[in-house]
Amino acid sequence: MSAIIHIDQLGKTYSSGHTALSDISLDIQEGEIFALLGPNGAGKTTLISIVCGIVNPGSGRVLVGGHDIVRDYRASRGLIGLVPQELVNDVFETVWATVSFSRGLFGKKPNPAYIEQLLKELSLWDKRDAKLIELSGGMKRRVMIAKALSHEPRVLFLDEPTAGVDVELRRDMWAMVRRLRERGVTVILTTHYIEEAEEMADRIGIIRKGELILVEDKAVLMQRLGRKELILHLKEPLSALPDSLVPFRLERIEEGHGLRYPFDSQDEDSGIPRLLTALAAAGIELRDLKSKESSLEDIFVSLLKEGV
Ligand SMILES: Nc1ncnc2c1ncn2[C@@H]1O[C@H](COP(=O)(O)OP(=O)(O)OP(=O)(O)O)[C@@H](O)[C@H]1O
Repeated sequence: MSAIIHIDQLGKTYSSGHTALSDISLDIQEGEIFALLGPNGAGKTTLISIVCGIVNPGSGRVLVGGHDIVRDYRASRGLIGLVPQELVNDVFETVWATVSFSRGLFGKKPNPAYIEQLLKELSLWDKRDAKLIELSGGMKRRVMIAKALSHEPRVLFLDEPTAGVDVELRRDMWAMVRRLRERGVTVILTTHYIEEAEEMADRIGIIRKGELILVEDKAVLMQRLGRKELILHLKEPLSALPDSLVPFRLERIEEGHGLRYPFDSQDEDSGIPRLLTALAAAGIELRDLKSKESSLEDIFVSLLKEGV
């Protein structure tokens, strides 16, 4: 894999004096799905907008497919499809015309077979002759995606792709992103839904107050920072822990009706068999037990709190 997007010491201060990005350096590899996470106002849209040539960079340099986004704007922009947060559309045009026109804007020859395939994949084929004004919000969003893909870009930016969409569209969107990946398209998405990053991303970047505080493989991140815990529900509530159980770092929960046992998911010796033996020896009977793994959301929240 090689870097399709190269961001080097990028900074941006708006004319208001607000610094939205400082010293961002990041390489996005061709074919990966990269999720950019961060709270409101962190700078995600600013970053995407600079790479797509909508906002001028302040300092630093960005290359897309080796083309400088400022000096070589047309070449770099031609490689990119952007699905923005806001729905901006020519509402009296039909779906077919909107998507075909968008392809033409990038100087690509008409390719009705490709547009047909695109509309079918996005469940828009039946609506191809409908005017955009006649479509539901979710369908309009599908049209935005079709437009962004109309010129067969190598990189697709999805800015909050599933904000406010229903479950079905969210699933369709995820399926589409996977298909794009199979075709070698690089996908960069911003999201507030951590579940979405957890489900789809290969790599995660966390941005906070304009700084990229962490970039990591999702699997590594979840393994490195993930914690597991065992929740034990007791037949009889426990008013205090017997001395024999003190070494296990158990926490009484639910007013003594349960116990929480944290353990390191990477440690081969979880201590669970010893704990169960000790509980039995102390005469404590269990109603049930379940183990819980920390989600990307737990990790994200704790990272932002710590301010890594
Ligand atoms: N045109 C502008 N002029 C001045 N400040 C701006 C402008 N656009 C964005 N900002 C500010 O820059 C900061 C970053 O905004 P940006 O939209 O990039 O954040 P974001 O991470 O995409 O947030 P959200 O998750 O809410 O979409 C915010 O404080 C915002 O108010």
